[in-house]
Amino acid sequence: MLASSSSVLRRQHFLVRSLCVGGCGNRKRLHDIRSMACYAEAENILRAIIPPLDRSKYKGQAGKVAVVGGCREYTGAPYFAAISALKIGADLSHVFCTKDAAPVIKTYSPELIVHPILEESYNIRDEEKEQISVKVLAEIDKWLERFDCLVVGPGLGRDPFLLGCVGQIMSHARQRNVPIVVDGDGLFLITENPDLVNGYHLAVLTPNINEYKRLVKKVLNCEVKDQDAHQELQLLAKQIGGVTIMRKGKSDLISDGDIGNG
Ligand SMILES: NC(=O)C1=CN([C@@H]2O[C@H](COP(=O)(O)OP(=O)(O)OC[C@H]3O[C@@H](n4cnc5c(N)ncnc54)[C@H](OP(=O)(O)O)[C@@H]3O)[C@@H](O)[C@H]2O)[C@@H](O)CC1
Ligand SMILES: Nc1ncnc2c1ncn2[C@@H]1O[C@H](COP(=O)(O)OP(=O)(O)OP(=O)(O)O)[C@@H](O)[C@H]1O
Repeated sequence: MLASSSSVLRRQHFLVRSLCVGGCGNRKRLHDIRSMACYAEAENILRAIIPPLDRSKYKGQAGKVAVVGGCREYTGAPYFAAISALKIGADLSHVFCTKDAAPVIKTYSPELIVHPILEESYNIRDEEKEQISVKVLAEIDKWLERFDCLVVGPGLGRDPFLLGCVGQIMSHARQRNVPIVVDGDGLFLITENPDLVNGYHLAVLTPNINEYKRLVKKVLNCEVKDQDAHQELQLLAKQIGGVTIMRKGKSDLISDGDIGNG
C-alpha cells in the first residue's frame, strides 16, 4: 500500500474510533454529559483533520480532492461536495461531471477545476459507447494518482451508461489505492454492484435513510431494524468487507465492522 494511503487509513481509523456516535444511552443525564463531550470531541476532531497553514508547504500539500458527480439534472450536489472540501482546508478541488453540467458548475465558483468528461446515454449513439468509455477512463487516469481522495456520486444521476463508466473509474481508483467516499447515486451504483467496494478499506460510504435501506436490503437481504441499529450497521460494514459506513440521520452512526461502537 502507498505511504499516502497509509496515512489516510490512519486518519480514517482515528475518525472511526473518536467520532461520538448516536445512541448515547437512554438515561437523560448520561445523554447530556455525552452530548457535551460530543461537541468538545467534534471540535477537537475538526481541529485535528483541518490541515494547518504552514509556510513551508506549497499548493496541493494540504489535499487534492476530486468529485465524480454532476449531470444534466443535478449540479448543486457536486458543487457543495467540492466547495466544502476547499472550505475545510483542501488546496485543490476538481469536479468530473457531464458536459452539460460543467458550464453550470463553473459559474458557481471560479475556485473549482471542472472537467466535462462524462456522457449520458441520451447524448450519444450506441455504437459510440465503447469508444467514449475508453476516452473517459483515459481522461481520468491522467489525474487519478494525484488525488488524495475521490468522492463518487453527488448528483451523478442514474443513467446506466454513465454509471458503468463511473464503476470503471472506481476500479481504477481502487487499483491505485486512492481513498473513495461514496455518496448519493454512487451508493445506488454500489448497491447494484457491491463488489466495487467490497473489501476496500479505503472506502467510506455515507448513506442517507433511503440509500441505507437499499444497501441493507441488497447486502443483508432484510429490512432496516432501528432497534438494532448499531449491530446492523456493524454487520453491514463487515459484510462489505470492512468498508467504513456513516449512516446519516438524526444521529449519524459510523462503523467499519470491527469496532463495536458503530
Ligand atoms: N441540487 C442538487 O444537485 C441535488 C442533488 N441531489 C442528488 O440527487 C441524487 C439522488 O439523491 P436523493 O437524495 O434525492 O435520493 P434518495 O434519497 O436515494 O431518493 C429520494 C427519493 O427520490 C427517488 N429517486 C431518486 N433518484 C431517482 C431516479 N433517478 N429515478 C427515480 N426515482 C429516484 C427515490 O426513489 P427510490 O430509488 O427509493 O425508488 C426516493 O424515493 C444524488 O446523487 C444526490 O446527490 C440531492 O442531494 C438533492 C439536491
Ligand atoms: N432527522 C434528522 N435530524 C437531525 N439531523 C438530521 C436528520 N436527518 C439527517 N440529519 C443530518 O443531515 C445530514 C445530511 O443527512 P441526509 O439524511 O439529509 O443526507 P443526504 O440526503 O445525503 O443529504 P444531501 O441533501 O446533502 O444529499 C446528516 O449528516 C445528519 O447529520
